[in-house]
Amino acid sequence: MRALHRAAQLLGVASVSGEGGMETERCGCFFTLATMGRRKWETMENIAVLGAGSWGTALALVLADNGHRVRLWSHRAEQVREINERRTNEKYLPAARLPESVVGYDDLCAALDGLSIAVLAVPTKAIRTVLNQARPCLTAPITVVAVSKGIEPGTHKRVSEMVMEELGEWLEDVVVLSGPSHAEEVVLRHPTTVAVSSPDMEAARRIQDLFMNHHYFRVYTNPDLIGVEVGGALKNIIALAAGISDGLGYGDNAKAALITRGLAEIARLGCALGANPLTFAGLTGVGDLIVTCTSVHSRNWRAGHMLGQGKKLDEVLESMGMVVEGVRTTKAAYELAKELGVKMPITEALYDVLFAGQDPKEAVDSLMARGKKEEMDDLNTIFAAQES
Ligand SMILES: NC(=O)C1=CN([C@@H]2O[C@H](COP(=O)(O)OP(=O)(O)OC[C@H]3O[C@@H](n4cnc5c(N)ncnc54)[C@H](OP(=O)(O)O)[C@@H]3O)[C@@H](O)[C@H]2O)C=CC1
Ligand SMILES: O=C(CO)COP(=O)(O)O
Repeated sequence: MRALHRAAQLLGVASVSGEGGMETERCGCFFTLATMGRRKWETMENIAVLGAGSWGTALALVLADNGHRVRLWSHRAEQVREINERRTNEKYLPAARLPESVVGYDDLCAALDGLSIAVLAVPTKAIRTVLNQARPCLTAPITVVAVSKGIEPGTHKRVSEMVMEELGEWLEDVVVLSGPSHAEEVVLRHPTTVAVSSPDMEAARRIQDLFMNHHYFRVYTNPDLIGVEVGGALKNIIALAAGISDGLGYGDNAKAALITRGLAEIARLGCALGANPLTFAGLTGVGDLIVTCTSVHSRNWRAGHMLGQGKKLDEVLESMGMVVEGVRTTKAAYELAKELGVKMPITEALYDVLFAGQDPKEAVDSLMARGKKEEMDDLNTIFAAQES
């Protein structure tokens, strides 16, 4: 049966009936072209977006603007009613007005039925749960566009690795989309740039075509999957620290120091994991670090700001009502750095604040009190390791 569905996919037929007869419904207005073993997508695709939070909703709009039909899945029936009846998502993205081509679904299997592409836009900690629920719905392997930014504590897995583990043979391709991109600005169609990466760069280029919008959403490719994912995940740690610094009343000097030295430690860990150092100078490195450390849209910055003002972590997370990925990623990066023997002083200081009750002001004092250092030591070590 799976082989039949795969064959149907290659021929561009959306679904195949259980009795071996083919339903004639096609998943777009142009026929899919069958290529030698690889499906070429239609000009207009049906795409599932799993997770109707800020980012899932904003990306659904980009896809709709590009002429695609989107099934926006939420596990909350009342939110799906709001999407379909009022064309809004007030809690997560109040500025969004959703076109008819974005349809809300509260049934995951119905949202995935007959589709070959799903954008996975739930918080990192929900990825395994959602993919576990999705797997039995699949009748053919699927391409997953992973847009969450985080690293899993304990396993230290990146998002693409979790997707591969959970979907196994049901995964056609995994493509990561990351970069400086606050949903609140994307929905206003303000110019935004992101990068896509994948173990299969041909798949990344297909996803680049799907999302590229020449008016406001520019998508680059970058073959360095590890660097793209590590940069996107770890910038949230530094954004929390930048928020704390602002909350303590420190100024632009302190923030510039956090961004620059934060980038150095992100690059150190990333390179120890096999990333290309140059990726950290790009959109998913310094680009995302700048936007997240300096924007009031950032949930990580906002959470840090409240911590710097003296609020407790539980109270901060409770009041946010949206995901603050940097908290779990701090734990994961702290563990990974210890395991790999990589120095990450800002991450360690933040870990102490978040998980060991350290006073934020004292954490800053300890960072400043460290011994002398040569600024470019990190880069020299990284480049020396690359050459050897
Ligand atoms: N917002 C942004 O600008 C950007 C976000 N990202 C990344 O995208 C990912 C998602 O973020 P974002 O959309 O902002 O997060 P939000 O907090 O805005 O929304 C998360 C959504 O996921 C849902 N969700 C949470 N847990 C589950 C679960 N177990 N099963 C099903 N649905 C669940 C939430 O539902 P509920 O209402 O029940 O909580 C909510 O709809 C994060 O990794 C983030 O770092 C990346 C780039 C930009
Ligand atoms: O990743 C983001 C922007 O690129 C969103 O950051 P926050 O999760 O901190 O809002």
